[in-house]
Amino acid sequence: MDLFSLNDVQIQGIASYKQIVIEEGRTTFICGKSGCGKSTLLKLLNASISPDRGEINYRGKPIANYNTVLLRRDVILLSQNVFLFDNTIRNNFVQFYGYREQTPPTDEKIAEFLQLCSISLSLDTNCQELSGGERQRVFVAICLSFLPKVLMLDEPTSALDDSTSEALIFNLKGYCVKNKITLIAVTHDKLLAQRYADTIINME
Ligand SMILES: Nc1ncnc2c1ncn2[C@@H]1O[C@H](COP(=O)(O)OP(=O)(O)OP(=O)(O)O)[C@@H](O)[C@H]1O
Repeated sequence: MDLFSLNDVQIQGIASYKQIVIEEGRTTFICGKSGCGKSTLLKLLNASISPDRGEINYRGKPIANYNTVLLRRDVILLSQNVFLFDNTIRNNFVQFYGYREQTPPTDEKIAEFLQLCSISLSLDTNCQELSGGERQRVFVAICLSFLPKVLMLDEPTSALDDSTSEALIFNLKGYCVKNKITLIAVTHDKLLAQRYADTIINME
């Protein structure tokens, strides 16, 4: 089933997309040179921005018809600059769950999500002390724990060395397949895309 479809979409002076289809339950990687509109495409898919022209459908209905707060719970976008509170890893989980009025996972569960994202730090570590790549992966762990329908990652491996990149994408893909999460990732790493994508959208 088509999860997203775009037809003749244009954002004045920024980017245009003739026809793009993203299928449900698959891993789609978006590649293309700098400035071609990859990050903008992700923002369109969770309605962070709206097009000036054209049609974007989510599950066969215009995305503009969805309640954006609910849509963004289904379709999580992780941009390159993630936001974490100046607090411990555990308390970041607690705060994000608090916003959703949900009970946070147990320490054991949090540790599992961190492990999945190649983070082997104590839950008491303050997020201010983390590197850029670690912060991004802690945020991925929080987002994954919410079990979204769609997880969109903007250059998830740009701050990581090759083996950590490989481990992260391997684990993420496995988790998403198992939990029927549609994974969409923007990357400049063509090898990683070839290895893990079910579909590659090349915007060159
Ligand atoms: N808010 C904005 N206002 C004006 N122009 C913008 C805005 N956001 C992005 N652009 C421009 O739109 C184009 C597409 O940007 P986008 O960030 O989607 O590209 P990208 O393919 O993700 O690039 P990169 O690979 O460098 O991250 C670029 O030319 C960028 O300079």
